[in-house]
Amino acid sequence: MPDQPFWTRSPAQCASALGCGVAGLTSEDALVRLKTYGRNADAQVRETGLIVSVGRRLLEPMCLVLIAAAVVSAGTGDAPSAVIILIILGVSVALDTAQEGSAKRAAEALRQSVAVSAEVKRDGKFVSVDAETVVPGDVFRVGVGDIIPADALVLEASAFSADEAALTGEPYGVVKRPGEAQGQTPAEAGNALFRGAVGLTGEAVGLAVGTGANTLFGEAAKSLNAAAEISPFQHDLRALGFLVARATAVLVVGVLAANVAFGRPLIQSLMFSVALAVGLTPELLPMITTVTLSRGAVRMARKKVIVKRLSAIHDLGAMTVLCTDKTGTLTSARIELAGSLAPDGQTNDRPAMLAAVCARLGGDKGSLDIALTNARPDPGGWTRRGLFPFDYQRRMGAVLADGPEGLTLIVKGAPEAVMAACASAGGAPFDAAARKAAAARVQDLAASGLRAVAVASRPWVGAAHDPTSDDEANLTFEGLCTFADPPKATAPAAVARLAAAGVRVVILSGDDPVVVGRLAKIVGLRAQQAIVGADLHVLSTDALRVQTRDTDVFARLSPDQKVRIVHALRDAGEIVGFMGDGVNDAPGIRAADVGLSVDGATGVARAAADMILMDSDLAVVADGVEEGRRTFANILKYVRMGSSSNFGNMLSMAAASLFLPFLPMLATQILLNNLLYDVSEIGIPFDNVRATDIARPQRWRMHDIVRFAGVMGPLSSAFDLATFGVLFLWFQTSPEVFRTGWFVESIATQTLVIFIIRTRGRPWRDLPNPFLTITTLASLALALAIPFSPAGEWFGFHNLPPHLAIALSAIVAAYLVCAEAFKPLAVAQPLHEAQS
Ligand SMILES: Nc1ncnc2c1ncn2[C@@H]1O[C@H](COP(=O)(O)OP(=O)(O)OP(=O)(O)O)[C@@H](O)[C@H]1O
Ligand SMILES: [Mg+2]
Repeated sequence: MPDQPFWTRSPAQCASALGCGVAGLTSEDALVRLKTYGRNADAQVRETGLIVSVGRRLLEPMCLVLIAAAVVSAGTGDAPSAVIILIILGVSVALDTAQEGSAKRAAEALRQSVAVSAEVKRDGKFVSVDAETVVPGDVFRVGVGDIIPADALVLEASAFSADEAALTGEPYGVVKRPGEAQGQTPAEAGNALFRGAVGLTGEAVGLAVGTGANTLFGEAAKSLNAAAEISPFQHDLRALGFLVARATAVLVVGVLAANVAFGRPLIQSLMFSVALAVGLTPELLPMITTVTLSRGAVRMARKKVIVKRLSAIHDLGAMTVLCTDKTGTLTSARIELAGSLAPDGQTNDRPAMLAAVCARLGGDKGSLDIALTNARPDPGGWTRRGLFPFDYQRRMGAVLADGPEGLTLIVKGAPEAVMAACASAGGAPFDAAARKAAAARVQDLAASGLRAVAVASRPWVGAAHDPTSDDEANLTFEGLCTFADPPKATAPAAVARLAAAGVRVVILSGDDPVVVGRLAKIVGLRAQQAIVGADLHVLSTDALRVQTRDTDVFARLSPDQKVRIVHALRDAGEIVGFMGDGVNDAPGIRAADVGLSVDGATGVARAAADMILMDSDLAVVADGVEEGRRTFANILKYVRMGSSSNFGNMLSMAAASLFLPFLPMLATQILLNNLLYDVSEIGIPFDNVRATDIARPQRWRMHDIVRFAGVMGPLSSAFDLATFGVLFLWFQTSPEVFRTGWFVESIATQTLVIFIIRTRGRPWRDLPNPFLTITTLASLALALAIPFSPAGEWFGFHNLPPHLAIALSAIVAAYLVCAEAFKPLAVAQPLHEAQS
């Protein structure tokens, strides 16, 4: 950074320091600069080649354990073990890299399609590029709702103002225009744009001087640009990993100590313990989750939902409350001017005319403004001399206009806000009675479904300057503009569908409570009770939490109040989604568990969102919810598999090693068992999910997993003990036959139980995807074949006599029957069933 802030210099000076002009870069130059300055992002991503990504995997703790085990085996002359361990290592790394690679690439391509873009001048034309490729020297253009991509000097501006609240704390919009600034603080830099601020009104062209981390608010901008990195779901997955790791460590050390205490050979005991550890590690969990989520993202894209943050898929499936703003989701985004009323209620064009002038000169591009400027084409003759941009705190905007009536301050905004600043109307004082009448008119209009915007004005005395809050007083009330904003025909059905799926819809709107209440009623929400923004400060956090339980309608909210309600709902234990399209929705989108925005939304809202709906329709959300639950259901299958049979088997193996005069299975055999088990599970991400399994919100709960493991793990161990009894006590087999028998029983129970675990219903009524059937049966067949093949001897197996084979088949069958019988105990009842 130079010693003087960049805004104290002229664009020409900055450009020459950057070695460019102020007319934009060529594409080649931009490419060179991208290499020099790096990407315009907070963290530089390094392109990783195949070797690097494989190398990184090999350094993961799981792989290090395997490598160490292979070295120990080779060192002790146990070549078969070393080879198997290396095969497991190779297969798991290859699976990870290949599967994750292709699935991730597909999901990444989708994410890129909705990446934040910026409009930059390249080769003389403005083109839209990925905002991360903006470089110092670029000339870019920003409009309403766009995130400013880089620190820049303003070259041109037309009624441009920016919301820098997240960066500087300044609550009102700041007007930006070309020129000089002497001040040293960003607040005095009226000629500078800061990366991460958001366009509020108008349009500006800027010369980028700093990008990426080399910007004034690099850190603050980060939180604006990126949706939450780690979700509760990811956090829980990690927690599960640590839980398993700790349990494994305790088990392994215990088993090793016990075996050594019994005087068994150290190396063999060590290998046995290591193999147990490998058997217990859910090494495929990262692969299964990524592949399942990525496949989910691809499927959701077909239903017009583009996923930006993969783990948000789970959050969408878990969502219990969906907050939405009104316009564009419940109503069509195209609003039309319906009328223009003088203060006495008579139709009169003046309010619409003034409002249209105000919208045009003020650079406002909201749906109401577009309706105004469409309905009242530019009459000409008005120029702007000052601007106090619209913002959602004041709920109004003002321009100082020079026109046929001389210098005039024109204000438009929410009726309560504007009327509070008025002193006269129609040549008479705007007294209490007149106010009451005007407010009653607004209510009547709202009751018939019309939104109203109030217009006021006053002649300006003295020199022109940008108005401030102080100037927005003593106004003359000019009247109301009314707008029709009819509900979407599809909205009631979509709300009902979401409700049936266990998702409550709540409206968080900045609009009038009567308008919002009426709409809520039409789409089928509980509209008897509405909370307005003004009521919010008197509600304590606890009181608000209680209120949110029974209230579906919130109106006249400012953006930070939307956030407060999201927090209240989350505190009450809800998983909250937020869907919105405006600058005013971005904070709420960010605060929610899962942020949704639509394709046509403003840049900030899109940037804050976890998912983008290509169709602005609630029905699409309902589709997405189903996909999310389906995806989650498959991840859960994997976790349940690991926490039941696999867990139980390793546990009983550890226990058996303490009571048997020999090792219950050789390390190689355990590793082989684990490898085949892993292969059997590759089909899980592709599995079918029954509609009834996804009818309610699906949520990751650690105690559900523990409960499942608590029932199914011991059940599995019980049948292992039966095997133990049959082989050792009853038939008194040799160690080789014992191990072969146990290997067969163990792999058969572990793999076949997927058919039971994968569904809440009866296995034969809910058939698996053929691919899962194939991977499961193929690995089982391989496991059964190995002991009888020449390779069997190599692994230390022995032929199983027929009577043992029959006994073991009976044990496996009995286990599967019991697993099916105990399944309802292991699966917690979903919330709604438990409550009713
Ligand atoms: N450009 C504008 N000019 C004047 N007033 C405006 C403008 N935009 C919004 N308002 C006022 O501010 C209020 C809140 O804005 P808006 O309706 O956009 O909020 P919202 O929360 O996005 O609502 P919705 O649920 O309808 O999307 C509006 O009802 C209107 O009174
Ligand atoms: Mg809105």
